[in-house]
Amino acid sequence: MTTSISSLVCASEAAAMTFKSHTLNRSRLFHTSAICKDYEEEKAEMDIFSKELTAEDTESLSNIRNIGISAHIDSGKTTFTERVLYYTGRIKAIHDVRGRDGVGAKMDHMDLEREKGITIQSAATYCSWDKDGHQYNMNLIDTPGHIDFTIEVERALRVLDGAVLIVCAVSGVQSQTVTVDRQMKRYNVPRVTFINKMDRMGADPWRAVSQINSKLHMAAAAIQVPIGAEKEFKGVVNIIDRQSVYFEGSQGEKLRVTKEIPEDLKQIVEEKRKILIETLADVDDDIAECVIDEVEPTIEQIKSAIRHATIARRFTPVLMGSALANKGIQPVLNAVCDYLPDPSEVLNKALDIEHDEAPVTLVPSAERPMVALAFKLEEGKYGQLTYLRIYQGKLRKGQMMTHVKSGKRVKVARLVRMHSEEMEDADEINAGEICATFGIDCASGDTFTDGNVNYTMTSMFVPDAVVSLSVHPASESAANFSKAVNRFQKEDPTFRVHYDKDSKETIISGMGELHLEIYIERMRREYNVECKVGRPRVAYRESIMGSASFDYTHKKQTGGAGQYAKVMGDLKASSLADPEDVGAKLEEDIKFRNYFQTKIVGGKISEKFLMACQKGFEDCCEKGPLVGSKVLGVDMTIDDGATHPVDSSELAFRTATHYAFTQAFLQSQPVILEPIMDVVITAPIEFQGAVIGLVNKLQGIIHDTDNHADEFSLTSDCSLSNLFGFASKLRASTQGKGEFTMEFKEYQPVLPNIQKQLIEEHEKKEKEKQK
Ligand SMILES: Nc1nc2c(ncn2[C@@H]2O[C@H](COP(=O)(O)OP(=O)(O)OP(=O)(O)O)[C@@H](O)[C@H]2O)c(=O)[nH]1
Repeated sequence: MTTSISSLVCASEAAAMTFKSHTLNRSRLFHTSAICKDYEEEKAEMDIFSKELTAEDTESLSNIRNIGISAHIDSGKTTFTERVLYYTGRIKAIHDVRGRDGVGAKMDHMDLEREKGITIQSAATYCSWDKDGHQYNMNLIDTPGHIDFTIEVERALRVLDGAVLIVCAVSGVQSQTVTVDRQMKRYNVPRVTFINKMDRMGADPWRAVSQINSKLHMAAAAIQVPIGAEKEFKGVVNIIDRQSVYFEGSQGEKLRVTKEIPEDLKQIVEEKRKILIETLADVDDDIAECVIDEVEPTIEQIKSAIRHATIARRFTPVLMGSALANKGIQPVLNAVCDYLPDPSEVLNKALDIEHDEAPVTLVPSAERPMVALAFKLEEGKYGQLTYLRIYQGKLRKGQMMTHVKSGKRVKVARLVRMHSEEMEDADEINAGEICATFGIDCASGDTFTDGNVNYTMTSMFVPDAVVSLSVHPASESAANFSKAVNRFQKEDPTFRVHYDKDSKETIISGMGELHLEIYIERMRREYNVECKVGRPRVAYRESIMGSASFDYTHKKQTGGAGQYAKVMGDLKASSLADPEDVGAKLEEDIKFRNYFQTKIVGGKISEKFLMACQKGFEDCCEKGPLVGSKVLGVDMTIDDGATHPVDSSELAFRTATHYAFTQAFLQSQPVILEPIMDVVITAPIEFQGAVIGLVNKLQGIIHDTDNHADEFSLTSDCSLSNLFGFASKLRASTQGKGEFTMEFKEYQPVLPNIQKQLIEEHEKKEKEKQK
């Protein structure tokens, strides 16, 4: 059940918006330019640095796989990981998520996770896999599927070299699958795909494969064919070498491999083999030549083509099985070794602070100066645990390293490899690996070096918060409350806390109601803080649809020095701006950015005062004139004005710009924008009418309905404000059997009557404050 915690109401990945709604900073610009790069360019750079790697480096790196496991909620990531740990010998027994034994899966170690049966924080674990006598070391990150915890997924993807994408055989590609796919593309993460739950009624792996092709726009082909279906699901036929694999023994640990293919599958294996080769021919020249020459490619050729195309992110091989039934996991581990890259096959960059933040390539050589990224913090039994990915050089126990942001030197007192909440001490960790250390004061996303270079890794992508709540901790727990929020903010940049001076309230904001609820619950459990919480509030935005010019003089003469500033120009919706004029990089982003330009001739306003004007503009963008929300998509140009030799000051220009902006804004068809969510609901087919009725009542717009054997899914757009309390409404309409996910889609203007109401409420509050 997806929404196991009271009301999962709103959420947002807000991926697109981060580029749009923030003013771009340098690191983000750098970051965006590093994404979705053509693999050929990367390859050329990697070929250069590979010459620097010693034979020892290459040997040790070729055995490392840093792998994430990503999927839509409840697709079975935790169940899958539990099997991986079992087969790699890290755990002695399999415990299921919400299992009857009351132990819970290994990776879901927070109490809250075990109770709710969902993964909240990702846990890193280290294991070894023996493939054909060759030992591979894997760092596995179990990433949460709930959209509310997207930052965890983003962080995990940032430090991983490859991923296993899990897709449910019954539900196929779901809304979150699309989200994680987008994230993988953003971070250039190659993936193998595993179609799970083949034991469930209505399992259809071919539909899932075709959806990966059509919905994710990623060339995909099965490399296995299932033997039996649903309860009769027994194993798979490997398409490449035409061998059958059965998973036997009480935990599927005994693999029986035979050349015999069940008679009824022979034809389908050949058909699917043809499809695999044709799909590869589109992405690999070798295979294309074989197809043209009408010769059958060899097993080695096929495997090599899959490896190259997967690493180049042009293809994903698809495997299938059932994690719960202990079938099909070992071949996925083999595929991870065969088809996903080792750290030397992935390009990673940093910015060189000494050289004007020029991008530099990190070489995963033990000989290079050490550079590491702290990608996750966790409060453990022994203090703060910091997860690090070492990008180059090596990190030794007892070594000093530099925290680049503060310049402080810190000692690595203890170095461990993590296995969920347990750990294994290590003396030395090499480039390409993931480890953890204790007692280091930093935030996630910070860079560490050995002091020989001054590099910083790219900033991690932090989505904008879409929902906020006021919290009132009981007075006796105020000290614990600040301890808790300090830690949560360090761990999770999408969780923000601020004190609203006007309302005298502490406001927490984040990616969804569930996200905030989890933190309220953690405060109670881990810090003994009881909080009274207010109603969730939507993060509205303000914008304009038209334009207006301004001519504003700010003049005050109250004895002593006066104040004088005159600004003239115009304000218009950014979508009306000329892309060249504002130097927009991406045309579609224009309407979401704020631009400030000056076109003053003859020095009528000095540079210093123009800077003050810009500050006035930025103040207004932070707190819009309508309801005090952030402003989006406004272009302000100051092209004339006047200065007084004595009375002009920076404050006067800042104030003048503020008033000029407000006046012009109100004359330019101002609108309040609200977040529109992409909502996907899945429920048993008998509740279809009730669910459609519910969505209509919330004024949602239904885009698509998809009927499967016994359940249906419905995709709709709905305003976030109408979605508060949706989880309980859905539960009531579907006898608790419906599930839903939602993610931020776009901002749209609210209806005029709502806008009027919001403005009136805001004015009322403002008046009360002044009393
Ligand atoms: N029938 C069947 N059920 C499965 C299979 N794998 C997992 N499940 C069940 O699906 C549910 C969700 O599994 P999890 O492993 O918690 O999924 P998850 O993707 O980690 O979930 P989140 O952490 O909440 O995103 C559990 O009830 C599992 O028992 C499978 O292969 N077949």
